[in-house]
Amino acid sequence: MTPDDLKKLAAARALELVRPGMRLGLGTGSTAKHFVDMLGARVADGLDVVCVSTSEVTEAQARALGIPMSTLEETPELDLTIDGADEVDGELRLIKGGGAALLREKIVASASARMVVIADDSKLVTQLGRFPLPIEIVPFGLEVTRRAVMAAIASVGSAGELVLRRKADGTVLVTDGGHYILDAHLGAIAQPEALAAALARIPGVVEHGLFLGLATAAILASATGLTIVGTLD
Ligand SMILES: O=C[C@H](O)[C@H](O)[C@H](O)COP(=O)(O)O
Repeated sequence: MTPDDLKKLAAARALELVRPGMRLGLGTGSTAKHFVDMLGARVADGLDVVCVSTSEVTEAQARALGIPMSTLEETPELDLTIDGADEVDGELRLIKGGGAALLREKIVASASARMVVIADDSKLVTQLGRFPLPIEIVPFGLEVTRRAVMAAIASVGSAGELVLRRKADGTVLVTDGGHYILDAHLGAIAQPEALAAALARIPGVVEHGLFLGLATAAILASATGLTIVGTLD
């Protein structure tokens, strides 16, 4: 089974959670893309749902599939969000933002009664931080913010390099919200809650990729089957 097959398995299990009339949050990334494809097929067969997307890419995909789309202004309370993750630990703490969508993903997740993560089981970790932590910042005052982020990281006993995210062509990546991303290569995050709190105090930080207390379950696919962390219903 390829990693892509595993992503599809997790997405298919998540699709079973969808009921007619639900208000759904649609995640971003290669795993969420499979879920949106599968949802599109169900909508084509007559399933009635309304969805809010977490990125321009997902919005375009969903619209092309004919999925009824809404906004958080029209639909500020969602029943269920299905999204991928870069890392998941046993307490359902996540790192997200590898696809630069962390800000909208966190807003949509916070508006959802349930957030279910779908991933292949390589994303399950005992300690967060091997995946570089994305930190979304405003472009103004970049150097001031960079130094403050370094100090915040040191204040919780972590250390590592901060890298301004660039696109393949070398230009600085700009998020859907018009911001930059600093990727913090920490190796391990011993105190996710303390780091999240320290980052949130920095004026130039818009959001960070630590999702704490948001996911209600994770569906993790491996060649031997599905592992469920948390509660699906
Ligand atoms: O910003 C992107 C998101 O947080 C993605 O959900 C995350 O990077 C996982 O993506 P993938 O399913 O492609 O591994």
